This record gives sequence, C-alpha cells and structure tokens, in this order.
Amino acid sequence: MSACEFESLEKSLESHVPEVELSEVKRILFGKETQKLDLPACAVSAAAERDFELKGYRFEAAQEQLRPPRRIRVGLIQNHVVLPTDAPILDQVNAIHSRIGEMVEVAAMCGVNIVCFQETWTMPFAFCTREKEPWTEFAESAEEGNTTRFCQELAKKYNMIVVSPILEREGLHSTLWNTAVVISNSGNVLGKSRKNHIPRIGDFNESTYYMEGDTGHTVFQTQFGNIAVNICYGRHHPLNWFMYSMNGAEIIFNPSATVGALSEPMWSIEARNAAIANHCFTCAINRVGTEHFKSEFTSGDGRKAHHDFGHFYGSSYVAAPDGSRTPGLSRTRDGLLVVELDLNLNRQISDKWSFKMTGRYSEYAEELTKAVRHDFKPNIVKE
Ligand SMILES: NC(=O)NCCC(=O)O
Repeated sequence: MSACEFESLEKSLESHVPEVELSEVKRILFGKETQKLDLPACAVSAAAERDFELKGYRFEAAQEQLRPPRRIRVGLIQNHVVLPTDAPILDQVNAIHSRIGEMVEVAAMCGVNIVCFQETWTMPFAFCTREKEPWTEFAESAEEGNTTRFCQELAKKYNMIVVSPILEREGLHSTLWNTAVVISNSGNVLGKSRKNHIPRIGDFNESTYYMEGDTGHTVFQTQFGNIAVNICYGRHHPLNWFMYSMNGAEIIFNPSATVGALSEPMWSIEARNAAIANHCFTCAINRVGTEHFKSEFTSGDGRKAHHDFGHFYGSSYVAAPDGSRTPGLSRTRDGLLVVELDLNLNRQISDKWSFKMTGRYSEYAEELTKAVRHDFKPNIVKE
C-alpha cells in the first residue's frame, strides 16, 4: 500500500487491535479519550454531499466554583488544491476560495468560533520548484488582498474569527512573507503573524521566496480567547511555541504543509508536546494530496528529477494541555475538524503541573545569553 492510500492510524488500530485492548492502547497513545461532539444533521449531510470528512470532538474541563466554563469551538480545515497547478492563477485561487467557502459554511452550522486554514491555503505548495514565476503571482496584500476581503465576508457572515495563512506581498518594495492574517469576527483585520522559521530541508526551498518573519510572537486577544499562529516549520522549535505561550496564548494554531517521507513520525508529537509543555491548546493543520508541477525539479540528493513533492498527509488534530488529543483527520481526504474546548482547562493543568512556575527561566535566559555569544565556552566537565 502506498503512503497516499493509507487512510489513518486510528482506522488501522480500530480494525486490527482486539476490542478488549483498544481503549487501553488508545489511552496510552492518545491520552484521556476525547468525547465525540454531536454535530447537526444538516452539517453532516452537507459535508457528505460536498465530499469532505467532518469530525467533531470535545475536551472537558472540571467545573469551577468561581469561574464559568469558557467553552469555544475551533474548526481546522485541510484540503487538496482544486485545479491543476498550471491552470490560470486566478482560476486556481477562485476555485480554492469556493471550496473553502463551502467548508466554512459547514463550520458555521457546527457553531465554530475560530476557523484556521492550512499554510498558504490559496495556492499549491510550489516552493519545491524554485521557480519564481508564476508562483509569486499568488502573493497578496494581507490587508487589502482579494483573499482577505473574502475572509472578511466569511468572518462577518458567520461571526467567526478566520485565521488565513497566505503568501503575502507587502508594501513599496514588494517584500514577500509567509503570513497568517487574523480576521476578527467583526470582519476587521486584527493583525498578522509571519512565519519566523524558514525551512532549508529537502524540497522545502522556501528561503528562495520569503524572509524570516518580523512580527515576533504576537498574540491576538479575541472574543473567543487569546490566540497565536506558529506557522509550519516553527513547530520544530520548542522555544517558538514557548514564546507565544509566554505572551499569553491560550490556543496556538500551526498551519502547515508537510509530506509523509519527511515529517510524519514527528507530526503527532510536536504540537501535542507543545500543548503539554505550555499549558495551552494547539491545533496542527496539514494540507492533503499530491501536487504535480509541470517543470521537473531535483531534491539535491542524487535522486532523479521529479514533478511532485510526495504526499501531504493531512492528519490535522487538536491537542490539549493535559496531553490528550483528538484523533486526526484523514491522511487522504479534505476535512473539517470541529473541536469544542473549555479554555479553563489551561489554568487547571497549570495549577496541577505548574511548569510555568517550576521553569527556571531567568537561569535559562542568562545561560542562553552567553551561549549565543561568539566567545561562548560550553559548561562541560572533563576528566
Ligand atoms: N512548510 C514547511 O515549513 N514545511 C517544512 C517541512 C516540515 O516542517 O515538516
């Protein structure tokens, strides 16, 4: 069976692990079981008609005496590109807009408050090609671009916060960035968060296109909690998650584009570990499918030139601060994952494990300050 035919780890476990052992296997692998969320029949039938997977789960928190629950719903969307990568640019963008529009409509039926799309969701992940044209033509203004206007309409219509990761073209000098635009449920652009770690691995030749982001570790205060966006490659950097959390993020979204051969064994660990380590929720979103490019490109590893990146394996999921996680979406299909979370769980787990209290931050800061200097002498004892 090829990587793009394997549907999901959870399905495989359910088919092959004996019934009496399954719940224990799942508890050890995935943490406390997340309850299924009842989704409205209209949403279930719309998703089936529109041919995408719809899953819903709920993370519980304890009832507190002094604070009411802070329950909100997030929606994670993963999707294939709709048209071939050599179709006219505007047709490609419009086709993806209309696909996402119909998925967001279902998210609204499910009561989603914050929706997040995959990394550079309006385009194929063409950075493997190293060609500037036509791919840079997908770049748009974060404030004024068509995609932002489209998302503003969605946000207003559905009273939903939209996290829209795009290829951004900025200002007088046409600087390109990989940027998540955060649109408030009022329809206003609340701000943007730029990808701050750029991969230089395999076919991920993104440094050819845009620079390391300059927006720091911004957190957006919204009606539905404090949110932050750690774009794709940032998830390999524990301090990146940490800094968003230090700035008060209660939910950190990780819109991504990554392929099976490269990162799949790390996928289920990294965002989940970040949720545990930082007492927050994390939402990992990956695109899905195999994208073919007209021109061949090489990977610089001796392999023959080829026309695709390999399989983007989807598997989007949400992780909670208690170490539990939802099952992932499919590895092969478009999907919407709706997850209800009670933000009170963050402080409850913080009170239990207290990592923010036990962390020796001033000590790390002092040692790090030394470690980044050219005259740094590592603290190693030798015989
Ligand atoms: N989009 C992106 O940064 N991908 C890099 C590969 C990975 O982080 O798995």
